[in-house]
Amino acid sequence: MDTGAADAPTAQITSEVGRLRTVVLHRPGPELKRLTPRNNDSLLFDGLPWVGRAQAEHDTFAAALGEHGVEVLYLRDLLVQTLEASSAARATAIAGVAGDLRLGDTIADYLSAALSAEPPDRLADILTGGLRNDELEGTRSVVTSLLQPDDFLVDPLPNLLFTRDSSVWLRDRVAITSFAMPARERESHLTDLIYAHHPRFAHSARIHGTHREHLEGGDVMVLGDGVIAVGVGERTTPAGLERLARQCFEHDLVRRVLAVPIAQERATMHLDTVVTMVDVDAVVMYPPLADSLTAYDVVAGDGDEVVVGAPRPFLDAAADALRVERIRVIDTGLDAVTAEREQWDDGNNTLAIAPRLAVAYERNVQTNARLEAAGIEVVRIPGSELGTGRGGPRCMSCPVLRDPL
Ligand SMILES: NC(=O)NCCC[C@H](N)C(=O)O
Repeated sequence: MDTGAADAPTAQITSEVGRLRTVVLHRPGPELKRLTPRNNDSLLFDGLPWVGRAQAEHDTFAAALGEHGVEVLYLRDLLVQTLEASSAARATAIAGVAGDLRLGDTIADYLSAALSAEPPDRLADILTGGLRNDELEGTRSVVTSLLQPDDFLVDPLPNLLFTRDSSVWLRDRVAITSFAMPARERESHLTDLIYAHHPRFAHSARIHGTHREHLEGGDVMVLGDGVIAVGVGERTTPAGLERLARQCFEHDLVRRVLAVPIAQERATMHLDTVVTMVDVDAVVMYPPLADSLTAYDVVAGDGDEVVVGAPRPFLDAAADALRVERIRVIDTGLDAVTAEREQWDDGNNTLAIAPRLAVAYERNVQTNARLEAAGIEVVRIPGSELGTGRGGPRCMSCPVLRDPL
């Protein structure tokens, strides 16, 4: 019997705010326990989260999405299922970590054999949580003798939590991203595997890839109606943007890309740290940028040429591209200090569940009050521990399926 379900898309993203149906999250796990005062900076955390509390906060986030009818897929489950389903995926995953040039031949060979003998869930633990020198059993080498006991042979991935950055769906295609920060590079090797081999996604068309120019998902915003905005700053390079634009035009995914330069600073690492959409024509935005953020129109030229226009105010360019009179701006706090504090604590980083319905960290009291005053329903979640990684609800989610507007 044909129920029609076979025709329902598994993946389709054409806006930031269409009703959210399916999302990929990562419940933080043992990889967070790897953070120490000595490595937290290089692993891109501003503190050492209390892991149990971070998990509880994340469970609240997932439950809030579930209560609003959103299907939550967990990245770790997808990874384990991928490793179960495909020996090619297992081989690629193992080769990826055993091929690290820091290991030397002896450990590379040993690790390759040892990981091949691990069941999928244990292999997933090592791929995400890493492996320390003093945890390696059964062999020693010149390299392991000279490394410190707490040096990693396989690096942990504490930022996996921020699923936004390691892949991006544009219509029914997934872009596998290419991280600028070495600490995050392997995250998109995992999304690459999942989207190549997981039975649910195996036939998905893709663009970009881990070998391409740097592009991180937090910089990509699907404004709507065939228009995306792409931040260019600390993480996404001009070349990454150009490559993405070319692929989008080639596959008819969008008709216009707004290139948005952002300061190359930690506080503004991605475009979604300063602006996110909360309605079809409304954004929550860091006030100092409302007047100063600019955008360059990037459109398709002849052949595979990509053409760039002159810069103009971002809000004007976005309104024009979306064919609305103006974009409504809700800002982060009344005074400059509150705005700066709430921007740092991801007040601008909301996740829309539907037009005028968004998830936000509860701690950004003023921003949330301003959102509500502007008619946006706010689903508040705790984020005191999650926020130590400097990411909010948008960063912690990769939408796979949204209803069209
Ligand atoms: N889209 C985002 O802004 N993601 C947050 C990423 C935080 C992470 N600690 C990082 O520095 O990459």
